[in-house]
Amino acid sequence: MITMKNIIREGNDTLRAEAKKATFPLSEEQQQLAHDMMEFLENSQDPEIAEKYHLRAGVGLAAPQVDVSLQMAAVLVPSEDGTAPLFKETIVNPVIISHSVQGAALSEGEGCLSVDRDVSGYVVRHDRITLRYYDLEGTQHKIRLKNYPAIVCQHEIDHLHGVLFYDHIDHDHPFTMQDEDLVID
Ligand SMILES: CC(C)(C)[C@H](NC(=O)Nc1cc(F)cc(F)c1)C(=O)N(CC(=O)NO)CC1CCCC1
Ligand SMILES: [Zn+2]
Repeated sequence: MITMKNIIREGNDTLRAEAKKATFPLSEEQQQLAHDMMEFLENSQDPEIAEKYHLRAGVGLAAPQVDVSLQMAAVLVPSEDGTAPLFKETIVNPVIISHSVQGAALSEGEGCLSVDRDVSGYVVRHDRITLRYYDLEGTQHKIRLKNYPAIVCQHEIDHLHGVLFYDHIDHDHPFTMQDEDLVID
């Protein structure tokens, strides 16, 4: 199983590399990695397992974060009421093919499983995106996401291109946004 010691941190070059596009069919190893990444997110959101293995509650994990430079990320956004997750998917070779002009940022800013420090400031992203990606079988999907699931997917897609959340913060004006941009709680 993946635990925090498998997650690479700032300073590891893999986090800043352009990840390689996957080709289908995925190898057994790549399919196993996808499973392990989603299992990590599920474990991390289970209070008992998270406490036992000292996991940070995660909603997304990209392959480069476990030192595999491949365009694949697991996303697991839980619902507020603990029923079916808002979004659960392993996205392979994801591309944002269109997006809203309107921006959005989480009111508390962002963190990252690979960043062991607080970096404050709004991370302004697209409020709505149309995302094209492939699933583990190689089937192409085209979906529209908004608000928190859209933020998480943009954060994970950034990792596939060597971008970290704080690259988006304007350190001179960390809490300034355009008038029409949304703040998501
Ligand atoms: C960095 C960390 C604080 C661990 C963050 N967790 C998180 O947002 N937890 C969370 C939120 C919920 F709404 C419900 C819940 F069950 C758990 C996270 O996983 N990420 C993913 C990451 O680092 N991927 O590389 C950072 C988020 C910042 C904005 C989007 C993803
Ligand atoms: Zn991250």
